[in-house]
Amino acid sequence: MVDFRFDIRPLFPQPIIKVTSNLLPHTFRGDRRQCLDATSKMTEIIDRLGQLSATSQGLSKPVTTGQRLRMSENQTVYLLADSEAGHNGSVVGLLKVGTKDLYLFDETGQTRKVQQAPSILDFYVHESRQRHGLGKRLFQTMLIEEQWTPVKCSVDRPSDKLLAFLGKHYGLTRSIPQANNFVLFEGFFDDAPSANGHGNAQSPQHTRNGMHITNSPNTQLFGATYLGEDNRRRGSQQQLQAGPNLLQQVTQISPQGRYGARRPTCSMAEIIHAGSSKGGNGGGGNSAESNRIK
Ligand SMILES: CC(=O)SCCNC(=O)CCNC(=O)[C@H](O)C(C)(C)COP(=O)(O)OP(=O)(O)OC[C@H]1O[C@@H](n2cnc3c(N)ncnc32)[C@H](O)[C@@H]1OP(=O)(O)O
Repeated sequence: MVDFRFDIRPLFPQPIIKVTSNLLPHTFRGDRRQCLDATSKMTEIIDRLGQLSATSQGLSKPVTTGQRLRMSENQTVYLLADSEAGHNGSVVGLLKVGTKDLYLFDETGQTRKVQQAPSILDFYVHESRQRHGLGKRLFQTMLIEEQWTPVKCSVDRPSDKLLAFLGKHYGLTRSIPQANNFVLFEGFFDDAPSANGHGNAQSPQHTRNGMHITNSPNTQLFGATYLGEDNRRRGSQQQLQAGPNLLQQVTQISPQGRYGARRPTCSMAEIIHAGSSKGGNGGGGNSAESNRIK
């Protein structure tokens, strides 16, 4: 559990709070001085949990920090506390979600441009409390608050533990191979327009989750894709499920180190992926969240 030098309980009138770019708990009410104090404490909490999450995943730097959240337009951090624990209460889990504009492959290997795709960006439950249902509790609260369904979530480079979690609790096991770092599961495109010419491919379709999905004319947009160690941790599963045609579209390059081979620059993808956060680190396979340099 994660303890702090201050009493966390006033920040957690309920076990799970959500925090957006103002760095205040969504339940918080106070004057200017109280807001400044709460913001500074919340930044410390998010930084600590973000760092622990990074360490637990073997990442060289955190995906989640107070500063990053402050700069974001469309990200939310959910925090789970145990107010009974320790002297001042403890924070035991963090889940960061947001929406991303992504180019994604559908089940048939067609590229789709997906705007505002629900995305799971960072998820952590303290080691001492894992496998006790707290992750499920946090995730369920997020689904209700965001009005998302699990199958419509893209997941930014999930760990083995998260893949196991999604399989166990939500039956998400059959992923759709992607050329970027996001993992999607079969069913993601189910209410999208078909990619084979039915429907109007040029006009965005608004799906139940608020996503806009359009058919992209160019399935070769990403060019060759490096499937490195990290992709391989989930890639073996994906490759088993992928049809041969789909696999031919995803060319493997031999790695030189973990991310030795860079993908060819794709200006179109960069334009799309650059614009979804104030800090310029939104978007696609190379989002800030995806820059998990191991
Ligand atoms: C996009 C991203 O954030 S990727 C990074 C995801 N985060 C991490 O890998 C950090 C380390 N792991 C964790 O923090 C947690 O294990 C989480 C957040 C993934 C899940 O939280 P938990 O509280 O453990 O989940 P919860 O108790 O609700 O569900 C348990 C299930 O999660 C999966 N799981 C949790 N821990 C493990 C583990 N060590 N090994 C394998 N599967 C695990 C299993 O399916 C498990 O069910 P089981 O115990 O019957 O096998």
